[in-house]
Amino acid sequence: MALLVSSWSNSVKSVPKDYVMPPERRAEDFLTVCKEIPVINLQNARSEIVKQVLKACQEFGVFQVINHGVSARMMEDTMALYDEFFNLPVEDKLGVYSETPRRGCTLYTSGLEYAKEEVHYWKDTLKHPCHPIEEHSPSWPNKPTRYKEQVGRYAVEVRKMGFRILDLIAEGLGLREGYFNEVSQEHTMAINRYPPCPDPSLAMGIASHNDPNLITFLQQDHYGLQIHKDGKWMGVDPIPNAFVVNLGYQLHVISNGKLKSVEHRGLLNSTTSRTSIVTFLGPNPERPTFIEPAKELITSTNPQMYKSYWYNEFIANYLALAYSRMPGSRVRAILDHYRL
Ligand SMILES: O=C(O)CCC(=O)C(=O)O
Ligand SMILES: [Fe+2]
Repeated sequence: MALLVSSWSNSVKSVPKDYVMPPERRAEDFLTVCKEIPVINLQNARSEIVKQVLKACQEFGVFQVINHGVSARMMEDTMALYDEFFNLPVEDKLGVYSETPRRGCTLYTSGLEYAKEEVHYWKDTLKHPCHPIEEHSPSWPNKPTRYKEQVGRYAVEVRKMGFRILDLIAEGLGLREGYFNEVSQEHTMAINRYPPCPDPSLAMGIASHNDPNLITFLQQDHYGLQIHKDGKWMGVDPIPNAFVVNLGYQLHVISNGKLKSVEHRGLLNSTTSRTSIVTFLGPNPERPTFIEPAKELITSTNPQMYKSYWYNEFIANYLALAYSRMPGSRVRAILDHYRL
């Protein structure tokens, strides 16, 4: 527990040595919030949003949604709940704490394997499976006492929004409704807490990566998320009550490279704790799921770009590469493995 950044960060005046990133992994450009990242109003006419979603997925691999059906109240209450959770006394969080993430509910710090890391990330994460709720909620935190009820309702609403967005993507690609159902059964939440850092230019919140799953929905309270596009890092505007939608590797492969998966990272600031509530939808890694480019998208002018594979094998390869690469090269590294 002593390892949690949130348990000691307010008592340090400088960044401890084992949190100082090598220069090439530090952030240089903090301030550029990119207004071009599309913001899509899901209350607009369906034909219009299908087009906007498709274009955003092709050009950016990321977009924000507003008027998405998850109420502002629900989003604010859930964010407030997580603020309370991370401020709880240490003994109230012991039950879910683990030195490395495990399946089920875990509160851990930094990256995937603290003990093996040369430098650590300035972040604590609470992570747990969500679906089916009755099966998983017994393992969720008991405090704050409203946790299970509040997060249970949040998970249902975000999942509903997620399936709606996946159907918009399917329609844009010319695939049938429900096309992504089977590859989006696994529903996990990760809540990242980045305490204020005495020198954000030296440390990092989360290393640059692409999400390995199908699609991700992120709620954030403050600036810190950046995406990598055309050789540049661009900041994602923290629009109140919007969700950031970003595409994982599986959407890239299933769309036969038509849609982009986006590389992203999380920066720190020196004044406020930042929290991101992240919902991942993807194939269940514990059940054999076969992934392949959609047959409907393969033509003589658009030949199959990737081999088919088992998802759990992909995840094993992804984890082997995780954190071992420099920004920009990881996307190619894992996809090269499957390219035809
Ligand atoms: O906190 C953020 O903004 C990014 C989090 C993220 O990319 C992740 O949890 O996969
Ligand atoms: Fe991510």
